[in-house]
Amino acid sequence: MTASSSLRPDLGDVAATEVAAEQAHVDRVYAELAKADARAASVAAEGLARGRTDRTGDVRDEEMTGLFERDALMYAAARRRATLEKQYEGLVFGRLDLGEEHSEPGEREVRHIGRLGVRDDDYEPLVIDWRAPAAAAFYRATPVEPMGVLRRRVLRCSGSRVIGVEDDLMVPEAPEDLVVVGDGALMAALTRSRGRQMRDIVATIQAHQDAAIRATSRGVVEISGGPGTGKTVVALHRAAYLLYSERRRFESGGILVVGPSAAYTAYIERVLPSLGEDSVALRALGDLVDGVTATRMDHPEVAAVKGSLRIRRLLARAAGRPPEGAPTVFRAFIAGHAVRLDEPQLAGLRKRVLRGHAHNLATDQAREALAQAAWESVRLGEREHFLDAFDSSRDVDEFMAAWWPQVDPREVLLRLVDTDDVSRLAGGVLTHDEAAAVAVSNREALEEGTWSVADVALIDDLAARLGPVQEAAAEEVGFYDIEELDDLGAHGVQDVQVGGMSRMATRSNAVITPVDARERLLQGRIERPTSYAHVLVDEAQDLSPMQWRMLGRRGRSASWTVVGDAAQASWGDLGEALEARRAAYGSLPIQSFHMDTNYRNAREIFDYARRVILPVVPDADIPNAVRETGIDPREMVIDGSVERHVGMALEELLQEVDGSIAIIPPTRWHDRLRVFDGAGDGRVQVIDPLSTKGLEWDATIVLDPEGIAQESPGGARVLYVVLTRAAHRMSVLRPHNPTSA
Ligand SMILES: Nc1ncnc2c1ncn2[C@@H]1O[C@H](COP(=O)(O)OP(=O)(O)OP(=O)(O)O)[C@@H](O)[C@H]1O
Repeated sequence: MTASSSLRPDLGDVAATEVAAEQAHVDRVYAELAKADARAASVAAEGLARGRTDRTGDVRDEEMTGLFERDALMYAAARRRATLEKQYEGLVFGRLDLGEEHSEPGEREVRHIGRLGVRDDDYEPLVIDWRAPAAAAFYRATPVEPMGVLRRRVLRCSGSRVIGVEDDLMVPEAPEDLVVVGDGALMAALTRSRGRQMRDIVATIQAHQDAAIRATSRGVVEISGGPGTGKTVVALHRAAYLLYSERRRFESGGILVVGPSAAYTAYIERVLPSLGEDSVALRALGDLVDGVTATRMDHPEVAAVKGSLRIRRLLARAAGRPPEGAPTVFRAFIAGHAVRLDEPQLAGLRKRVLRGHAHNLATDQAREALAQAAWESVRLGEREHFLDAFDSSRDVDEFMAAWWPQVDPREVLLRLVDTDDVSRLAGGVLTHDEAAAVAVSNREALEEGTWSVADVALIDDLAARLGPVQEAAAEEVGFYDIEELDDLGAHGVQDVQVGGMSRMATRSNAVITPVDARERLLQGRIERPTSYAHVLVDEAQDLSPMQWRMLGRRGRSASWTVVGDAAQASWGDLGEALEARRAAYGSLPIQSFHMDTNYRNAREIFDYARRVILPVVPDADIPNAVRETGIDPREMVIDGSVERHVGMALEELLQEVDGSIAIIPPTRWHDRLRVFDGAGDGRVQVIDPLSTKGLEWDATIVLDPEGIAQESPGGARVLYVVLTRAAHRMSVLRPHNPTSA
């Protein structure tokens, strides 16, 4: 129940009095934090030692420890407050007035709720952390189930200044002395303009959202719902909640938040710090493997091949074959005997060793297997003597360096540049066209020097098969610093042409030239996957099976929060992805939450989007948009210069909204419209359709919707994503003749 200002003619004064009262409390909170700041600084300066030895002074050892602990907490709070104050909205944002059953007769308990907990000198709470159980009623109380709450108040603050209050009454009649002001905090929050980054919703979390935020920290929590239903923001608040409720477990074990793109991570990166938490790893899917950064998107058909589990057969075989340039015959003179092992024998040895070991961890086993085979081929003289000689043979050392070098998973992938080779290795699990797609894509990577986002999961799979590159051995076979070799020929290095690229080969091992593109691809070191205590995945509907496997390696002992909406998927085979997702969870129990209110789009905008998706995905999860503007999206057929029409539409929107605006054209027009990027003092962004996932703006210009649907295999689903990004205004421009525009 929301109080309406029209009920109270004297509201101006009443509101002012209420604001002043809240300001007095907020001032106390800030004063307490300032005191804590100073106290903690002086305790730190004096040190604990004084507290232990000073028996004549005013502080006893145990008191000092207690004081120190308390002040350490307060100091941390004060430091967080300083950051919060600088960058974010108020530290104190809520108040609960509870009925008499919560306190002494004739008194009423008041609880202030904030981004962190603050106590006064007597340890009485001045502000309760929003995540504490005592704050739960702030989010859960409803007029139907008031949980003892009479009035819930949201304080609107600018830094430490209270600028307004919004009250909701939880009981039919307010007690005489309990005034009720404002128009409701939620609508105020939804109506305001959006910046370039997502904001926290800590003051206006709704009861059904709170249930997902505070759900058990064990097992899997899946959150589904249509566009704009707060899935992302709820999941981020959940991460902050988990850190609060089990700080030791989640801070030391780590929380990983994974989103679709770098644009997405940039968009959400302020939410957790604004809640006082900055110990969470935010990663885009292209950044999940340490040592590799990928932002390039493959053509969706290629991404589908790379994302499907079928590709694992290819990767298994690629990882198991001899490294590039490995010798095919072993010849050496050992203990007076000429030893020779031919190709099939070596292949047999390799196969045997790899059956039980990862390549990079099996150098010793490979050497042992070679020694055994060498002895078997000779069987003359004393075995021990032969094996000793084998061990100290330089020929053997040289052979091993070439036959069993440490292998970087990226190099294995980059060898897959020839369609026939890929096809043969894949052994029938890929069609000829699919094999060609993989080969072409790798050739492109070598030309451009960039990995695609889908490649990252393949590198991770190969890294898991090969095992981590061992440092010392890696150095031995590392890349030459070409500058230091003035005579390459003298070192047995020669220039060869492979697949149109300049590369270097040594006698024993192919060594890569410092051709920029290839070097860039191999820069950095692939690290072992970090393991996390919690993995939070947003836009989960878009993860390929291979990407789920990649996440699974990072969440083997994790609990999960997984967020998505199938109707927004750009991935074709959801069945296989779902299986891979379940495999990543292991045997953990799953708890599901469904969000059904769209808080982002004005109803008029969402209605437009709904009309696009329902014919294509009749069972799309359609939420209820709660806010109306009375203004329909503007639709125009345009003729002539696209730039001019986009410019005109932009002019209008710049007048109409205060915040951010996106221009979303089909990818092929992106470059032509780049001139608008950063216009309107940085308010305008030109962005391609797939990169809009998870983001939102005050207004959008959607150019050529049919073109957007046609260019992606997700088709109408991707267009649906694009059409649900605007909060307040949307202009849709349709070129009269798209091909000639
Ligand atoms: N309780 C709330 N109070 C204020 N704003 C809210 C609330 N819940 C959601 N919002 C706002 O609604 C918008 C949409 O939220 P969010 O991006 O999390 O939705 P989503 O379900 O992840 O959307 P999509 O699937 O379309 O990416 C954001 O601006 C968010 O801050």
